[in-house]
Amino acid sequence: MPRIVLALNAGSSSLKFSATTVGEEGQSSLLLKGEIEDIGSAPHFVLKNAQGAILAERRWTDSETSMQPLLEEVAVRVREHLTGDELTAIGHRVVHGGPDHMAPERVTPALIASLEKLTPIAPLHIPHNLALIRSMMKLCPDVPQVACFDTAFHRTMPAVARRFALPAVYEAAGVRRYGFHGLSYEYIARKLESIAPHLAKGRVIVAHLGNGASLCALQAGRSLDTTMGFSPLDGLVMGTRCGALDPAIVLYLENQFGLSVDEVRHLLYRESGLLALSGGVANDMRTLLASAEPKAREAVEIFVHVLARQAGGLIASLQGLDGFVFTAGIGEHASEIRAMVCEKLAWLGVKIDPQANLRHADIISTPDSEVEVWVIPTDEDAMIVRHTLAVLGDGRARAL
Ligand SMILES: Nc1ncnc2c1ncn2[C@@H]1O[C@H](COP(=O)(O)OP(=O)(O)O)[C@@H](O)[C@H]1O
Ligand SMILES: CC(=O)OP(=O)(O)O
Ligand SMILES: [Mg+2]
Repeated sequence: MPRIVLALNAGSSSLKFSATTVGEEGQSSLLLKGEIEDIGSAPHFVLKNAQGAILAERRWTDSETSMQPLLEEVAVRVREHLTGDELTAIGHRVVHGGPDHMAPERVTPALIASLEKLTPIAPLHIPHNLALIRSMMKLCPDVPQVACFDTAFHRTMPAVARRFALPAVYEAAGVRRYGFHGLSYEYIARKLESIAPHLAKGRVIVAHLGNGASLCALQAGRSLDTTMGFSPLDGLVMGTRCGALDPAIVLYLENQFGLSVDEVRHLLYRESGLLALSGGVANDMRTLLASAEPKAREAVEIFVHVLARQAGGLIASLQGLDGFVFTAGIGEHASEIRAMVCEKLAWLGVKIDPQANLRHADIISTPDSEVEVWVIPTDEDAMIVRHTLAVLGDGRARAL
């Protein structure tokens, strides 16, 4: 019997989902995909078939933005359009597994309780993840659910990359670098094996540039180092997150500005990043690139500067660089950002073909570039389906 797996990817401001059927031989095909954008402001739901035709759409007014009705809409519409077939499993991207969950796991009440404790370090994600898991338990109580952690892929990082320079007691309590966007990096690492086997064996930086953004140093397909740390707040400048910050600033904000812990958290996760740098123009890169406002341009330049500086650190970790991969919303679509980043990496011998870059070609570097530069669309859902079937003991996961 074919298996139908619903993959749910709760990001910081959106919920993306897809339903995939997996046949006896492991052959998979997409049935449905969709998204709810702008959760928390003016949610917009859209459901499409595999060809991209819209099957259902709905907008909510600001007053109706709690998660429950949004999720019910997803569950009802997905079931309606599966035309007689039943869901056999639900897989979630769960942003943080903490020290105790370093591999995908079946959802149980104990797992939910353990994830709840991680809310303060991933406040933009964990509440969405838990709301989704609980709603799906109510709406589809007989369908098993699997949590696929964004942090799991980085379990191969060596201790030197993992450890913060803090007393050992905190390390023992789980205060260490975890790294995120792991399902995306895992997908890219696997994809490189088929499309660029020479790079799959080499030293590659993958730039996952979406609303949240990070870089991962891959050595022979494994995570060696990454820019996000204990939480998805660290590293690059993001939509509303500050990225790497001198920790003394946090103390200063509390002491000199009298901000409480909750106020500092709100400031750093929701009011910083591109939104703050652009003077409130937008947290969204597309809007910033289209804006004539000087502060919007400044925000873009700082985003690129910080990215190039942190890429330098990862190049040192890797002891050189063979390939650079752009992925996620900004990485896949913003040719201007790719050109700016590559210009900053010209010292390495990176050269790109402007025309190939403009048309978002797979390889955008020139044949004489010292580093191959690729644009590879990510597919976190494919990894969610694979892990979900594997956790449920379904052998066809191996073929995915
Ligand atoms: N054509 C485009 N040009 C520039 N930026 C784009 C384009 N398309 C999407 N983006 C940017 O991608 C980001 C969202 O990326 P995405 O990977 O979908 O995020 P997430 O999964 O974290 O919600 C936004 O900043 C958006 O503006
Ligand atoms: C980890 C993270 O930042 O995720 P997202 O890009 O979905 O916000
Ligand atoms: Mg994302």
